[in-house]
Amino acid sequence: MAKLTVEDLPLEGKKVLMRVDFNVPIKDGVVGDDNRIVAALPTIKYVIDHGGRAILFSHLGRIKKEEDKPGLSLRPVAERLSNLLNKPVTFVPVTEGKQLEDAIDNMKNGDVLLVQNTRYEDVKDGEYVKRESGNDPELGKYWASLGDVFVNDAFGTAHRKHASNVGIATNMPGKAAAGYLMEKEIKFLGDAVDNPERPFVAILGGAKVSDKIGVIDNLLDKADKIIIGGGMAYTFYAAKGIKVGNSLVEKDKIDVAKQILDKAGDKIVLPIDNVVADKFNNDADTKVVEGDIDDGWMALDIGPKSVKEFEDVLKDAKTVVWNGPMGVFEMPNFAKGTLEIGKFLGTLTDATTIVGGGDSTAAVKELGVADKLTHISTGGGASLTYLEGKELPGIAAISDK
Ligand SMILES: Nc1ncnc2c1ncn2[C@@H]1O[C@H](COP(=O)(O)OP(=O)(O)O)[C@@H](O)[C@H]1O
Ligand SMILES: O=C(OP(=O)(O)O)[C@H](O)COP(=O)(O)O
Ligand SMILES: [Mg+2]
Repeated sequence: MAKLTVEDLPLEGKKVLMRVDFNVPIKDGVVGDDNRIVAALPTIKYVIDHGGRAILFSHLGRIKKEEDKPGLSLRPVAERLSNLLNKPVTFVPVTEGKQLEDAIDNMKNGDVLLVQNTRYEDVKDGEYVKRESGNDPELGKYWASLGDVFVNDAFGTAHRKHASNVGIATNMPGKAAAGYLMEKEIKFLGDAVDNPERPFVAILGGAKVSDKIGVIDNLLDKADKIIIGGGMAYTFYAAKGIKVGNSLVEKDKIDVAKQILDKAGDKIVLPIDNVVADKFNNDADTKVVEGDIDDGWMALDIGPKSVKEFEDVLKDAKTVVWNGPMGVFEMPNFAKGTLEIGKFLGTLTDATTIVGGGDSTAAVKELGVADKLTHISTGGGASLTYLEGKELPGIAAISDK
């Protein structure tokens, strides 16, 4: 790797700022799938075993208003991390100021501290100021001033140019290194997708439509087929003039979807049928419909014919990259499409099968199909951006060797 790694840094007695991606599912104040926390352990352990004082930064969810904050505190993550490390983790419920600075001053070699959700900085006094997400230069400088060196192990966030990854790194020239997870992810994705064995099929789903629809344009040049399911599909339905009812649609991306469809020819595969519900709830009334979705109904999973259609495209694939669940898998009644596609990928023993993303990974683990796949990546948007052949700002900002 042409970048500094954690093994290149002095650690003994140092205040080691670490960016990790602990953006994990939280329900009723408890961490659900902890894959992203587990994946960061090797680097955290290396730092503390070498006498470093680990000061961890992560975001959790998205904060646009003051009321978003309480449900997106990192406190439950600190508890899970403490259990996994089998040692105390000091949680600091603020992102700046004396309380944080004192807690850092009180650390001893080998201690671990977790700073509150970095996106608390996105809202100040009730205003959406995006200090973290807008990479406010003062914020990156301030956080950098709290430590001696910086280790970035947040692959899942590497496609973002935020204060807690790029901001800190650029304020610590020569002292910003990659962690083991970052190294591992780049190596694996590079080997698998820089010269993919073909046919190469991408599967896109999930809910971050406006974020991820743009990558499809570039993927058209790389992939042989692109399957679109989950919440991503219905903006494409709208673009084709198919009725979407109350399904997830990003209205201002319908034109983008149209352009993609015009360029794609038969490369893009959309669901034939869907499981529709009369409300966003596991106990909703449901039915399977082909094509048009009536008002009052929303598509929350792909239907059985879509599963067959997708399997038919996937059966000869030699490389598959999947980001984004095929439905709202968190609700058991809408998990089947994701489960079936996951199970089918598990049968493709001649193919390299990669699943990326916080939620997709949680889905394949929860549904019990993860161990049949070649690689589980902690990054969804990050692995897609890598796949597009674009530079990841979080990685670019790490010091060169
Ligand atoms: N049809 C749908 N309607 C609404 N949300 C959906 C639908 N299909 C999937 N989702 C949601 O997408 C979310 C995951 O999207 P995203 O964050 O883009 O994936 P990942 O974390 O794997 O990168 C899940 O919470 C899931 O419930
Ligand atoms: O969960 C994440 O990405 P993913 O949902 O694409 O896997 C990352 O933590 C980035 O989060 P963001 O998309 O809110 O910047
Ligand atoms: Mg996600």
